[in-house]
Amino acid sequence: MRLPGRIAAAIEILDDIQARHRPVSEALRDWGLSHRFAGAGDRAAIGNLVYDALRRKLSLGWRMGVESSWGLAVGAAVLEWGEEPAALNAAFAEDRHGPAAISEETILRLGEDTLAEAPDHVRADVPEWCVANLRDVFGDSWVEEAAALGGRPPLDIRVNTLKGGRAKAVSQLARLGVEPTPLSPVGLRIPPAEAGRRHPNVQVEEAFQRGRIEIQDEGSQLCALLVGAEPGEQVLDFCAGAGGKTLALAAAMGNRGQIFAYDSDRSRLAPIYDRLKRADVRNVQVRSPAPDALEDIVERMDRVLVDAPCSGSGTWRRRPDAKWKLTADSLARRLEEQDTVLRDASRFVRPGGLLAYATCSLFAAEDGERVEAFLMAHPDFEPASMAEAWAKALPGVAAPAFPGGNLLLSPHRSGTDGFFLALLRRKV
Ligand SMILES: C[S@@+](CC[C@H](N)C(=O)[O-])C[C@H]1O[C@@H](n2cnc3c(N)ncnc32)[C@H](O)[C@@H]1O
Repeated sequence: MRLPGRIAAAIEILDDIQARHRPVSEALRDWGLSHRFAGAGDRAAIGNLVYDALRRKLSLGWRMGVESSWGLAVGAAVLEWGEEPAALNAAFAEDRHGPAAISEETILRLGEDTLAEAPDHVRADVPEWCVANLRDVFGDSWVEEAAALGGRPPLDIRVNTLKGGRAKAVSQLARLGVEPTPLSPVGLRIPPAEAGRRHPNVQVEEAFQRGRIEIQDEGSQLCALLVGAEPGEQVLDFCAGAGGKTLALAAAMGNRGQIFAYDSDRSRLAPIYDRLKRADVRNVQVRSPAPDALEDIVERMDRVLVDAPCSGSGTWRRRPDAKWKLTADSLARRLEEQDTVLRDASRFVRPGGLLAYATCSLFAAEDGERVEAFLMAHPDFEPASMAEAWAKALPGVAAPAFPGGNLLLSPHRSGTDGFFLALLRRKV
């Protein structure tokens, strides 16, 4: 397929997503199944157009002056990929699968800086109702922060130090263009792919198959390191999910001590077994959900990590459809769940032990406000120093500012996904 056909396919898929409220990955997969002639390069380019269009849905629509799927896909080709409108029109005219031409009026509009006149939420590419949530956290820089959530993400990798160091992994993966991440001492990064290119499929690499590396955003790696788990300690990962942070904790503990990996959702926990095996992790007990699943460890844990269910607003670069699906009602439900998990998980912390609360959201309501509400209701807990935790876990790495004493990472600030982490100590 040539570019006009790829853009036409992206328009069809964006229409499908819009009409049937479908997840992007499902719409792309179904399109692939019904267009088997399309090769890997076609699928990569079409997928990128669809994701780029969704990441910057409002600003592309504004700059094109048309909010239709045509406007978004053609807008992504021109404004994100750098295609010339006149050259695109010539290619569209020669291709019977090509989309409708770009009008003279739109071409003139594209030559002007119309975005400067757009409302803030359009420049930021976020739903209007989310504005207060972002402004509360970032003040005057909220538009820049939100706009950075509309960029393409890098592919980040965590080196499993149970199976070797970062230098070895760099040499094994050199042909993929990996570079060390700036903050995490165990991170590697493949920069964002350009235009129609995709990241390499890291999961087919021998290093991945043999458990020497995991795919994990640098922000997530930092959160796991800042929990500060040490060899020999007793640690509960209360919202373990598929085990991304469990694996990182196990590596930080050198496979010594004990991690309990729990999640209230059995199906989310399911992949953890294979991942533990592949990574050669031997200090994790998986506890499936059951009424008394954790009763034997009440008040016994040195550290409890609550990687809470959240809106995922910090990961909008990777899941742009989630940005447009989020509603005020679903956010309100998340806040209730966050209060519940924090309260329930806190029972397991021993006196003097640490409770770490993490989200991949940038909304104050899900982050600092939940911590404040918890501290109000639990006077036996107090904030623990993030600056000290950083200095210990990441010696030699310049510490960022810690707003309200907590860690706040974002694509704009740290080049990572958005993450929040608060550390609380149970008083003795
Ligand atoms: C952000 S995800 C965890 C991701 C995981 N820690 C990782 O690093 O891959 C949040 C998890 O919290 C779990 N969860 C939600 N409510 C819970 C509850 N009341 N108790 C325990 N886990 C809960 C969800 O099933 C989900 O897997």
